[in-house]
Amino acid sequence: MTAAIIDGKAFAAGLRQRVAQHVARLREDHGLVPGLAVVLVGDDPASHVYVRNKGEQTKAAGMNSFEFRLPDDAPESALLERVAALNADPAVHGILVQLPLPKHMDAAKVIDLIDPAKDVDGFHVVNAGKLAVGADGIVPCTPLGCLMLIRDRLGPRLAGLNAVVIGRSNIVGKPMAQLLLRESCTVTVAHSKTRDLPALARSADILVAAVGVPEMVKGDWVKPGAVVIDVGMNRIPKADGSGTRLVGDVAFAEAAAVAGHITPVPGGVGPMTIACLLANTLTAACARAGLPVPAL
Ligand SMILES: Nc1nc2c(c(=O)[nH]1)N[C@@H](CN(C=O)c1ccc(C(=O)N[C@@H](CCC(=O)O)C(=O)O)cc1)CN2
Ligand SMILES: [Mg+2]
Repeated sequence: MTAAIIDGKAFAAGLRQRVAQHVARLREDHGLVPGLAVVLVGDDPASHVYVRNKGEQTKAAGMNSFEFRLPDDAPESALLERVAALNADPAVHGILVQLPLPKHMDAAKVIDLIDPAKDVDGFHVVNAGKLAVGADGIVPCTPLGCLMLIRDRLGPRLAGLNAVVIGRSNIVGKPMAQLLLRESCTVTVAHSKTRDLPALARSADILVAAVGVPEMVKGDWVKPGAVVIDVGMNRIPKADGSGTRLVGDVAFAEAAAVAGHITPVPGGVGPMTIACLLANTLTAACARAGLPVPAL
């Protein structure tokens, strides 16, 4: 079997277009322009690229983009003050603090200060709690994007399927598990202490890898026909020593020989993260204006 490749880049482009259509209607009908504020601390080169892409894609969708940069050695209080100011700014519907933060800053403390209604990353405990109890809240972008890709392949009815999520981070693994549980999948969250991970992974109709270990999931970990979602984004040295290349948490060629559907890296889950951020910003703006939240 050779898996069908899930083209996240194309799916994300379609989602961004749908967001842009809703944004144009909001502006015409209600004079409302959603605004997204992104705060970047420090010099991490990858973060700079992601933040630049977020700004460009926000503007391309017809929304207002506000960008704030703080130096690597800025005190934590400077970031907290910036977040407090954005909470109070009516032009800002979504706030995102780019992660990772420098070591002297406490990400949990910063996220805790973000108004949950503006927390377009969905990382605040209020939004995590809402997801856990099945209430409407803001869902983290990467797992939301993964669910959209899974539904695109399997249809809306995922009930009864076995899902294994490898990785238990607050940003991907846990919310991904909650989302799949909400779809009535039978969900197992695997982690570094899990026994016989290959056998567990082989039981999955839906296998999500989000561990940050390059090419850990081998072909013989995959159930024939499964949907494999690779959230990993690992830079490893090229064989010829001429720089680095990006690989996921899944050994792609091996897994693709067994799976039914598989996301590549790059071009799979990654582009969905920013597209879902735009969708969450639109959702936050509609919710604050008391307007119906569009189905995307
Ligand atoms: N506050 C947040 N910080 C971080 C998040 C997040 O969702 N919120 N996620 C990641 C970084 N990230 C967005 O911020 C992100 C990562 C990757 C991509 C992407 O499109 N990747 C491409 C490949 C890019 C490359 O070549 O390096 C792909 O997979 O095709 C978008 C956004 C951590 N921080
Ligand atoms: Mg990808």
